[in-house]
Amino acid sequence: MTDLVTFGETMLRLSPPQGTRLETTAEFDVRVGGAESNVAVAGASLGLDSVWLSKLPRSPLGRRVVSELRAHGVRTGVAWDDGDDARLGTYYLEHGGEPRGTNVIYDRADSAVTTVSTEELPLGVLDDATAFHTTGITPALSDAAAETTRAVLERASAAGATTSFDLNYRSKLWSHAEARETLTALFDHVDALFVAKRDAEAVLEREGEAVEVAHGLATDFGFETVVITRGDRGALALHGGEVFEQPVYEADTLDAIGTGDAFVGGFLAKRCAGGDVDAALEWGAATASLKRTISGDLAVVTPTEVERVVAEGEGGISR
Ligand SMILES: O=C(O)C(=O)C[C@H](O)[C@H](O)COP(=O)(O)O
Repeated sequence: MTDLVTFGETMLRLSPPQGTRLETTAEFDVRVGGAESNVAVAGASLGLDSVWLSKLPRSPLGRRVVSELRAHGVRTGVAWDDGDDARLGTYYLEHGGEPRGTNVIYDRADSAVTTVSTEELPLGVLDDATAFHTTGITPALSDAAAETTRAVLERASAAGATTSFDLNYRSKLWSHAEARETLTALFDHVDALFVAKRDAEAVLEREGEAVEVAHGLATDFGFETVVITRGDRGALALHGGEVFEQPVYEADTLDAIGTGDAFVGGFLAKRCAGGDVDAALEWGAATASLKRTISGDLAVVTPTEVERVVAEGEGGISR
């Protein structure tokens, strides 16, 4: 039995040392990151049998992605692109404190995953999977990636997996209107939606308090679970007609990239292990806070650390 399957693009992340600008840096810290593999790594770190599906160039760069994910216990189901010009998506990340802010520059156009099709992915793994997860980044990459996302969600759902989807709007990939049209068309095959409050407003045009937004989305799209994240105001989940609130656990932030994916990975790890939604929210929040203390996109954490944060965490528990 496979616990969790995810599908999406993973990139190399290149960042100058803290305090150094992209324009002047002589060196880059090299990491591997992508929303869906970040979730798979968090899940694997927390005990799940996780599989990540994607397409990569058959090159040292593609192999680097696979070896890193495998090192974190994720099984990989990869379609290899043999083309001479096959590309691995990359992104440049310049960490900056206030008032400069953190900046991301993507170099991912025409990457291998933009030509992905269902025929080349090992989708048999979905037949005995408990959960399937993908995000709104993948369909933004190309028409082929959008169509494959739809087909994989449909197949996962038909196979009986619980499907989850993180809206993850990325303004550097597409407009609010394009995202709304493409993503809402996928919602028929989604059981659990994760969405940041700001994306619910800007992309899904939902105004109001998180609880109203969650009820509206569940009613309109038939989600079993809706989780709304609100940054330092914590998360709210609607499931089975009940509302659960979860504050954040405080953290010293070293690297905030990957916090949202760590939240989802922690949540799914608890749900796949049979936990209730309120316990899953605690695990999500604790995994997210631990991620903030770790460099890179990946939440390399242990169940014991997560349990300790839940037991002792500053944020407390609100039920
Ligand atoms: O930008 C993309 O397309 C990526 O996939 C790179 C990052 O790994 C995720 O964006 C992290 O997402 P958060 O967990 O919301 O910080």
